[in-house]
Parts: sequence; structure tokens; C-alpha cells
Amino acid sequence: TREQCGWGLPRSPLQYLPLCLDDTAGPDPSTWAPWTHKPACVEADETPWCVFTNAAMPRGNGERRGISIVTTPALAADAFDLTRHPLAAAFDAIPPKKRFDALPYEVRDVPGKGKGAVATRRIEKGRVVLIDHVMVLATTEFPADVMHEEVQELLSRGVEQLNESESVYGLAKKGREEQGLTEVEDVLLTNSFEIAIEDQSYMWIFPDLSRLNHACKTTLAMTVWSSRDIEPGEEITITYSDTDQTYAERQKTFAQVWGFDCTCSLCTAPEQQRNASDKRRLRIHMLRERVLKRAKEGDFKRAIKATEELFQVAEEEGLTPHMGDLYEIPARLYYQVGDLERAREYTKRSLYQVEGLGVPGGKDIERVRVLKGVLSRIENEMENTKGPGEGQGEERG
Ligand SMILES: C[S@@+](CC[C@H](N)C(=O)[O-])C[C@H]1O[C@@H](n2cnc3c(N)ncnc32)[C@H](O)[C@@H]1O
Repeated sequence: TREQCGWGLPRSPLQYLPLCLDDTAGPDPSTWAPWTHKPACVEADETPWCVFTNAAMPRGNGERRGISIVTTPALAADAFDLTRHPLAAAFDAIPPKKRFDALPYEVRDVPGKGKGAVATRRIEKGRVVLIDHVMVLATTEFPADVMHEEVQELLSRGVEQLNESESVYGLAKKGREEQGLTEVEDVLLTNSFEIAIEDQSYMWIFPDLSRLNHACKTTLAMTVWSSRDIEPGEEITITYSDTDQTYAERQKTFAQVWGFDCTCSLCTAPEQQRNASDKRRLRIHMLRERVLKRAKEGDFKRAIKATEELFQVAEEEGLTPHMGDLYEIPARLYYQVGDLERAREYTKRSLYQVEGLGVPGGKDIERVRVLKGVLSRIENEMENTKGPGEGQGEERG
């Protein structure tokens, strides 16, 4: 009916569409919790798709930029339950000595890249550069019976219902209206990170993170921390691509997915240098697979050999910070062959990476707990086996 479905937003760039308000939510705003706006939905075969907004969601530093999520009611109540994943927790998880009181960079024009984040002070390795929270989170895969216009309306409502919709609309755009893209689609496509939730792909908009340009040799998380010292005046960058990708593969991804030509120092390096980098990246890819294969086969000694080469090539390519996930492998392998010293070293590295990137509410808290348990077990064993030649060489089951 018109009462249920006749709502449109006067500020929307589109003509209003008859999105249905979620009739499971009553007229009393207190029944919409944790949402500050009554969910608006489009009907599809299996489930409605709706926009859920909490315009007052605090983010830990006192700001309330809010959050909008375009998803199904089931996922909104479960995977995206704001009461279980408070945005402020990301701030609380970082020890104060790792953060800065004020942002250590400013957003400026950067030649060849639009705007970018440029350091305004020295940022030592291992400091938290920024902690951002997602403001718009929207599925990229709607069922075939949902019309393009309906998708646009869900997305633009999502942005416009936020207190600070300019933080999203003010981000970089490519001006792709002539390609049939609406403003909201252009902004989302230019700035979002694609992350899957329960096998469904989502665009995530982190407005502060969105100002960081791509470079091929740094690291990415919702919490951005410095993987090396950064001097004042240096641009702070993150990687948009898979680090195993070669020059040609990266260019293809950037052109197809993001629509830009990369001008980072590696992509614009002389061909010889680029080829040497490609060779190392292909070797890294091959070695990753070899390590896993050998470990699976129980051939720990050869798995360790491949791991050592992997870390060496990653170091040469400047990709050590990206190897964080992999430190657990040598930790386990060295433990298996009884080299507790090295097992401890790699468990510590792994812990440092996981803690550095920790997003509370996610799996990382669990990984930190497990890794701390593993570390204390290794240290206890080291205590108990003190003495000459202890623990080395004997294999574990
Ligand atoms: C997420 S935004 C990054 C911030 C953006 N430069 C701005 O002005 O807000 C992504 C866009 O920045 C530009 N960009 C990012 N990294 C680049 C790079 N390495 N080379 C050239 N352009 C880049 C591209 O236009 C890309 O579509």
C-alpha cells in the first residue's frame, strides 16, 4: 500500500521508488533497535533486501558518523548485529602508546593520484596510523528480480540517512554518469573494499581509509599500522592488490576493478626492475604452495627449507609485512622438529602481526588467545628442557 511502500527521499538523485518499510518493525522507533531509521526494503524471491541505518553509532573517538548496511534482515540481525560488534571496540583494542593523539597525516593533493594521505610527523614502524570504521556496507550481489533502480534507492538511502553523508559523497569519484552509473555507485565503486560475509560479497566504505592510495609494498587492515618508519612528507599508502600479482596482473585488476592506471613507484619503475619484481612475486607464490604441500605430506624439513626461502624472497621484495599470516606455519614446523627457539621466535612474530592488525569481535581475538597459549606452552617446554642440546632434532607427533 502507499502507506507502507510510498516513501521516497526528496534529496535522492533518483525518482523515488516504492520501497516497502519493513512491516515486521512497528511504528514505534524503539522497536527498530539497534537501527535509528525504520528499515526500508525491496522484495525478492527468497528474502527482502533492506537498508539498515544507525545514524548515531559511536566509533570510539567520540565521533558519531553512523553506519548503514544493505543486506537481508537475517544477516542484519546476526552477522551485522551492532550490539555484538561495537565499532568503538576497534579503538579500545589498541594500546594507547601505539596510537597518536591527533592524526599523523593530512589529506592533500598527490600528483597523478588525486588526493592522498601525507605524513605530517615521523611515524615509527609498528604505530597505528589510523583506525577507521565502516560507514556503508552493501552487498554487491542482489537476486535477479531486484531492479537496478531499487538497488540505487537502497544505496542512496543508506548514505543519506547518515549524519555525515558528506564523508561518503565527498570521497573520490570518477564522474561515470555517462556510463550509466549513479553518483552513489560511482563513489562506492571508487572507494570500497570488497570483503565477503557468509559467502556473499560486500562493498565496505571506510571513509578515512579511502584516502589512502595504492602502493605495491605496504599493508592493509581496518586498522592501518605502519610496517616501516615513515618520514614527514612521505605519502602513506596501502595495497589494493594481492601481493602475489605481477605487474601486468595488477594493471589489469586496477583498470577493471578500480578504473585507474597505477603511478606508484614500482608500477612506474624501469622495465628491468619490474621484471625482477615479477620474478620474485611468482617465486613467492610458488613457495607458499610448496610450503603447504610439504607440510601436508609431513615432510617438515623440506617445508622449513621452502619457508626460509619464502621469507628471504619476501624480504628482498619488501613484502615481509604481508607474510604475517604465514608466520604460524614455520612456528608449527619448527615445533614439530623440536626447534623450540625458532618456534618461539615465529610464534612471537605471528602474535605481533595478529595483535597489530587486531579487530575485536572478529576471529583475531581468538587467534591472539590461541597464540598466547602456544607461546606459553613453548616457553614452559623450553624451561623444562634446559640443558645442552635440548629439544633439537627430535620430531614431535
Ligand atoms: C580509494 S581512492 C584513493 C584516494 C583518492 N586518490 C582520492 O582522491 O580520494 C582510489 C582512487 O585513487 C586513485 N589512485 C589510488 N592509488 C593510485 C595509484 N597508485 N596510482 C594512480 N592513481 C591512484 C585512483 O583514481 C583510484 O580510483
